[in-house]
Amino acid sequence: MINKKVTIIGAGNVGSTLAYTLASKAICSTIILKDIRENIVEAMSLDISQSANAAKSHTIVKAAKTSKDLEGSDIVVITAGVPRKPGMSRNDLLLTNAKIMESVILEVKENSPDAIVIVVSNPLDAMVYSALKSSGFKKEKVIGMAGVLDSARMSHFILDKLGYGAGQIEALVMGGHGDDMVPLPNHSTVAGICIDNILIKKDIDDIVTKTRNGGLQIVKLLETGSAYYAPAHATSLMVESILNNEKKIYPCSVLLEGEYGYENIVGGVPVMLGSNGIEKIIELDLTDEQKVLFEKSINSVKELTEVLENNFF
Ligand SMILES: NC(=O)c1ccc[n+]([C@@H]2O[C@H](COP(=O)([O-])OP(=O)(O)OC[C@H]3O[C@@H](n4cnc5c(N)ncnc54)[C@H](O)[C@@H]3O)[C@@H](O)[C@H]2O)c1
Ligand SMILES: O=C(O)C[C@H](O)C(=O)O
Repeated sequence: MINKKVTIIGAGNVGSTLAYTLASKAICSTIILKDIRENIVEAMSLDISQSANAAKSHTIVKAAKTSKDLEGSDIVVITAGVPRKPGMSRNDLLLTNAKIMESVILEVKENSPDAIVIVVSNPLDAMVYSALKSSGFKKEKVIGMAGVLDSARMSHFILDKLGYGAGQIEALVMGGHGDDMVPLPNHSTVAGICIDNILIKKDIDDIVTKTRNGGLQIVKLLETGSAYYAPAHATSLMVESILNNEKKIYPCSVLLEGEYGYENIVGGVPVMLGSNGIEKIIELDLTDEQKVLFEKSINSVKELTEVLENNFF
């Protein structure tokens, strides 16, 4: 995309992989990478720019020298924050990452107040809430990435179970990006065929459990941090839909104001992403059982946002 600028704050595993993905596919004209680790961000920017040149992509990649370099960003992706390690839950990152989020989002507000913000840092839904409250930005402009990742994981586990259907699987996960996220088998298909028709209940239950534990599985194996290839790719799809005004539907973490019966709470639901950010929130008919699971997941997010209210706002 010509004349489109994406700034990524936090040039760690997810941020740098996202920059590499966007630059390789020439999704925008400029990428600014910002991090408190100055040498690392300089090295990442050089390496990714050189990779873009190898790919004959027109995307220019630069390290931010000052906050002024954020000016004029169409999208700011926030990947700054600490990842969890084995033995930790995402929620254990709450206060550490909320402090980082507060300083970063105020920097965005001061230097690029018209940008659409995509939040990636964990615990995701609480960080979206924190970004919204600290910035005062409109809810349409602050969007959390998790549902696209969780749905991709569910697709992976469906494929793993079936052994066929690669590239034809669509899965859907809603709710908070926590241990009680809500995978929706009745909205998950292979070539349009609902998985209820081709898998037995025991196998579907297993897919649901593995999807919920998908992040943890990788944390345990990596030992040093968390997943980044799938998170970065998932984020790049959201960036693409916004910059190209594609109006694609993706499950994203957004502030609910009446939708699904919830007020002033953040949760993952299907939304339409276009040049205005969140252009529509889609309200699915959930089964009674799914409504209960969604409520449980939303209540877990609420516990975290109450802690934030008591400590920050
Ligand atoms: N939403 C999701 O689905 C999802 C998926 C993967 C990771 N995450 C989360 O994303 C975050 C980043 O993960 P990662 O694997 O890239 O971690 P990482 O440690 O590799 O990178 C984080 C980067 O943030 C930087 N940073 C810290 N404070 C900063 C600040 N004030 N300004 C600028 N940069 C700052 C660090 O220097 C580091 O380079 C974590 O919180 C992780 O839990 C979320
Ligand atoms: O699991 C994590 O801590 C990182 C991320 O939320 C993920 O799901 O991969």
